[in-house]
Amino acid sequence: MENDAYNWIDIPQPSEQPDAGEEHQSSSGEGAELITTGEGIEMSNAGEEMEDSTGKGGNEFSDNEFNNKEAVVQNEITPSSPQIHVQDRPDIHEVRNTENSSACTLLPTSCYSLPPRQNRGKPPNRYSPNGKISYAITKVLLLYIMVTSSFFLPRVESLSSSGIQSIPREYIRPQEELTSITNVFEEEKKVEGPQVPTIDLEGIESEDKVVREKCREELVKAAKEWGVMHLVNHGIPDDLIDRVKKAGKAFFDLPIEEKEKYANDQASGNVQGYGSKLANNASGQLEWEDYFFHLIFPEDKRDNSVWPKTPCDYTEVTSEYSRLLRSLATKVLSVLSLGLGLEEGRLEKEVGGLEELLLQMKINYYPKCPQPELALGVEAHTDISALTFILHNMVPGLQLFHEGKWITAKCVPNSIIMHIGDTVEILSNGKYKSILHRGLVNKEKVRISWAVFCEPPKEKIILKPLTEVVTEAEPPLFPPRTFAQHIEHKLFRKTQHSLLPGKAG
Ligand SMILES: O=C(O)CCC(=O)C(=O)O
Ligand SMILES: [Fe+2]
Repeated sequence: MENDAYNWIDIPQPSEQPDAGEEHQSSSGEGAELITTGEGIEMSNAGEEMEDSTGKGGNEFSDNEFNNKEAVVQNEITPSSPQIHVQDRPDIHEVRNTENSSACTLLPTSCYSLPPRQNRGKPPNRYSPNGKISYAITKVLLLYIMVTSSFFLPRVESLSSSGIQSIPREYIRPQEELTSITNVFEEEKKVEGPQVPTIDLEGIESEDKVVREKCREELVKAAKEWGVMHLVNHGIPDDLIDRVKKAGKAFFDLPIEEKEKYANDQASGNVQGYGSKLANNASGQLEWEDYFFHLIFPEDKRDNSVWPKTPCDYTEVTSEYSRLLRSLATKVLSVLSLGLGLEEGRLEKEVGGLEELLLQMKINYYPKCPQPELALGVEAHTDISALTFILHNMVPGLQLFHEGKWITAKCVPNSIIMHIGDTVEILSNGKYKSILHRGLVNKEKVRISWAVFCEPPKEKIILKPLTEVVTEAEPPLFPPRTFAQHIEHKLFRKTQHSLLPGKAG
């Protein structure tokens, strides 16, 4: 899945993007280089020969980047085989980014396209596996792919551990976004200003009506004002949560070659498994994360063959967590129903009930990033789900766009972060908010988060504001759409009205 589908940018991309990399990339003409020979392309590390075969000063590399690439090249390519011939790779094509192609402004004039299997691009993705858009990569990324003898786009983990000091251009955010990306550890310390609410669920089913009502009112208020909250006393045992986190971490601690055995293949429609973020537009923009994605509930809809076999308790603990999370979702949906003046089972039924609501787990793995102020782990988006539940390894990263500002979520011990997703926003006619959010990365610590998206079936249900919440004064804000149509709408919409925030409409 590309679960990318959950993370597409919901913000229209500016039509005229400045070359975000320019300021951060200085030119250098030394060292390894990809050169074109006739119809093919070849890569060489033969120092002087390489100097600048294009005569353009090798400006796809910064000095640092270049030096590091050279180091990689020297490690991997022996002096007796100084050149790698891309002619042997008919699957890689040089493409031209013409000046007229406004969508490609992030890329240099010359770039390389990979075949769909390697694109991990969006589309294709789990919702649109047959998408035809090809995805171009810059020279620096192609160089990396070649020297690591990979046939695929690199995992972010391997880029991170290669020792590069400058990140490839694909990972650099557009200039206008860079101004808002700051040091996440500094951000997390800030105590002034609005904070993501913490909701104590202890009393959610209390016999004592006053206690119960208070708890429920707080949850409803947070869902209306923020659309995101830290849930504490949620009823899922801390030791089970610890085991879920340990199991996910143990999987990501495996060597990349082991994890590749679980690689998804979106071009063939196999969306579950190990993957990396996709480019979701022609700019080739990438994100600083790898992930593992799979359906975890209901049990009869699982594909056990894609579940990690290592560590050996992965399936047991993840299954148990999914069962408990499913009942937590029911409780939350009933409180949200009551908060709209509906019967308590109403939202649960509207999103598919026990049989049809799908719980999809995405373990987000954000490696250390040498230039965290230039990248995002997850770009700004709203979740399409009904609800999303998130665990993390107590490393800050999640930011929420609240009242015009990015607010950094604190790391609250023993909590589960819960988002209201677009599905509930639509059903409630916007009374509950699906908040725009994103993930920062950092230089010092790997961040891991476990997002479970509770989503309705793709085709069976038409999502639209419930008649009870629509009035003359509050007409429907969202047109009727199946979940699949909503996804399509978000993925492909071309509106250009403003930078922030798009939302589900
Ligand atoms: O890593 C996080 O905290 C958030 C991830 C996220 O927003 C997503 O996977 O949709
Ligand atoms: Fe999200």
